[in-house]
Amino acid sequence: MECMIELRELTKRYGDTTAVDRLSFEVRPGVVTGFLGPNGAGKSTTMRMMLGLHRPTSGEALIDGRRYDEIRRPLHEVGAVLDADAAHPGRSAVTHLACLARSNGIGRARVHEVLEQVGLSGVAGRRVGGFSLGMRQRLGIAGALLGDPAVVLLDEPVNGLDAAGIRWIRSTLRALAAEGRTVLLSSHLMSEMAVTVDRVLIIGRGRLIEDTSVAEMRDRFERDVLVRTPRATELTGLLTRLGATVTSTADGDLIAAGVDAPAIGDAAAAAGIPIHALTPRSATLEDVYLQMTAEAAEYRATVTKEDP
Ligand SMILES: Nc1ncnc2c1ncn2[C@@H]1O[C@H](COP(=O)(O)OP(=O)(O)OP(=O)(O)O)[C@@H](O)[C@H]1O
Repeated sequence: MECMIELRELTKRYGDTTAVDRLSFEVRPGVVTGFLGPNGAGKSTTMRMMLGLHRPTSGEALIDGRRYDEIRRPLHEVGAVLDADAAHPGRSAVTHLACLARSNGIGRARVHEVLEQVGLSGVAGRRVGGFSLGMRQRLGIAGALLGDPAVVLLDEPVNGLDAAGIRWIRSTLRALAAEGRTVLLSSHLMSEMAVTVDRVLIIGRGRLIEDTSVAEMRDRFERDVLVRTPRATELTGLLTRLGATVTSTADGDLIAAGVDAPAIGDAAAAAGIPIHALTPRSATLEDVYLQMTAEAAEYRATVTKEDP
C-alpha cells in the first residue's frame, strides 16, 4: 500500500512565467503533508502535473516511481480532489459516484461504502446542486476514495469550510494517513494547516522554501522567553554574560532572547535568584510563514503593480 510521491526538478513555464521552478521534494506515506504557498506560488500547477493534467516543461513527478500516465489503474493508486464542484449539480450523490465507479471498473457496493465513510449516506439520493460546500467537499473525497488509493491529493480542501467542516477534514485525513496512505493537501493558509498537517512543504514563486515538520517549525522560530523575578537587575547581568539580549517590559518583566528557558532557569538556580515565571514565547506559525513567503508575496505585488 505504501506509496511515495517524488518530484525531481519539476518545472513548468507558461511563456515568460515560471509557475514551477525546479521543484524537488518527497511526500512520504503515513503522515499528512501540507503544500503551502501564497496565491500564485504554483501549488495547483504542481498538483496538476502530479496528476498528468499538465505536462512539465522539464523534470518529473513520480508516484511510486512512475509518472501518472504510466499508472495502469490510476483511481486505485491516486485519489484527487482538485475542485469541490466537479460533480454535475443535477445528479444525486449516489449517481455521481456510481458513474465514476462504473467507468473505473469499481463495483456499486464500494459507492455505498465511501458514502458511509464520508457521512453522506443519509443524503445519497439528493441532488448535488442543493449540497453545501462542506457536503460537496465530502462528496469529492468520497470520489477520491472510491478506488481505495494509496495516495490522496487535495487542492485547497479547507478553503471556505466552517469549523466543523475543517475538523471533519482534519480527522478524515489523519485517519487516511494512519492507514499508511500518502496524503498531500494544498492551502495558502498556515493557520488552517497548522492544526491539520504533520509536515509542511512551503513554496514561493514556484520554488521550495521549506520542507519541515510543523513541530520543527514551531521550535525553530521560538522567539524569546519572558522572565519574572524579584531580582531583575541581577538576572539581567547574569543573562547578558551568557550571551542573551535582555530587555524589560513596563511591568518589570524581562524578555530574554538568545538563550532558552532551561538555560535561564539553570543559571538563575545556580546563582540563587528566585524565578516567579518563565515563559517561552514563540512566534505564531502564521508569523513565521508570512515571513518566509514575504519575498514571494512582494514579488507578486510588484508584478501586479506593473501590470497595465
Ligand atoms: N494556464 C496558465 N497560463 C499562464 N499562466 C498560468 C497558467 N496557470 C497558472 N499560471 C501562472 O502560474 C503561477 C502559478 O499558478 P498556480 O495556480 O499554480 O498557483 P497556486 O499556488 O495554486 O495559487 P492559488 O493559491 O491562487 O490557487 C501564477 O503566476 C499563475 O498566474
